Amino acid sequence: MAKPLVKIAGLQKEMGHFTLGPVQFQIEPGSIVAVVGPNGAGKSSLFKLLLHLLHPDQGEISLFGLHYPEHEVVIKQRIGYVPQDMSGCEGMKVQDIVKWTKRWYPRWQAAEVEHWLNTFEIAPQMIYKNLSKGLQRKFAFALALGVNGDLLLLDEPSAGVDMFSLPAVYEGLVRYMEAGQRSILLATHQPQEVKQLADYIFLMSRGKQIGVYEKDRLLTSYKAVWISQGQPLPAELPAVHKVEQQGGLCRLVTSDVEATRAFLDAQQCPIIRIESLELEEILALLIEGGSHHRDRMD
Ligand SMILES: Nc1ncnc2c1ncn2[C@@H]1O[C@H](COP(=O)(O)OP(=O)(O)OP(=O)(O)O)[C@@H](O)[C@H]1O
Repeated sequence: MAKPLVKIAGLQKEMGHFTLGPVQFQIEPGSIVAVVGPNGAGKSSLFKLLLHLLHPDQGEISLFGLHYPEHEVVIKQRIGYVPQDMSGCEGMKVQDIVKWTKRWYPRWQAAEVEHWLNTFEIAPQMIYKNLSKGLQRKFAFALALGVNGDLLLLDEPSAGVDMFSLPAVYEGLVRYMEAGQRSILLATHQPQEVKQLADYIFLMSRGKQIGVYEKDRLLTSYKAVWISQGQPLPAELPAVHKVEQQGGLCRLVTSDVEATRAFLDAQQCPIIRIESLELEEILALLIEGGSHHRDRMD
């Protein structure tokens, strides 16, 4: 089995009234992990811990088998990062930020950055603070790909990016992964992004890790099962997390469609239809239910 690119064990950080963790997970090479959770869940803080911009109170972080602080430079040389904001370079020209950034990264790919600046129509002589919010995001994305590293940490990379440019951004990420043995950790509020890109979902809420889930497994095991409303139902329905009455029918939301189907068959309760669920509904259920649901990978 390949060594994990990222390994986090027992990670905790207190920040005023907010406590992050404990967090425990690992990322194998070749996977895209979406970090998902409500506002204030701790996604950006987790990224800052991974970049040693925040320091943990407890626990361990290893990246590429290396540790902070002793390997800080070599670790960071292998990470492309899109932060929520690039403070500190407001008055600088795009071309000067590129020149300044590339000095830190031995595997820098100038052609890649040029490609993205052209694609996004970002002129090298523009002043950073005069770029629109969306263009600032696109510029950060171009720089992160220029690093040509083994890990991309993308903190809401598409926030403010227009819908016409998103296919190019996603294509860029897919191309990045084609080199193999690389991974992406992507904090996002966009369900479409999770659906299209993620292999795994790291779900968190209020600083707590809810779980790590294989996206496709969530989508195949969580279903809505419709039965007739007149049917008497037992108090405990296996794997069913929500029961709703709608227009003479009963909608059962299950995390294990096969178990629910077998149970209803045994009760001689006919199933009218089975429907897929939107990922948003599944993730909301997992957040409401805390950590007791099945299908966790952590
Ligand atoms: N330096 C800090 N000192 C104290 N509290 C902080 C600090 N940075 C962040 N926090 C708090 O930590 C919590 C998590 O914030 P964080 O930005 O990590 O969440 P997030 O999941 O990225 O949110 P969003 O989806 O809104 O971007 C928030 O309650 C925030 O106020």
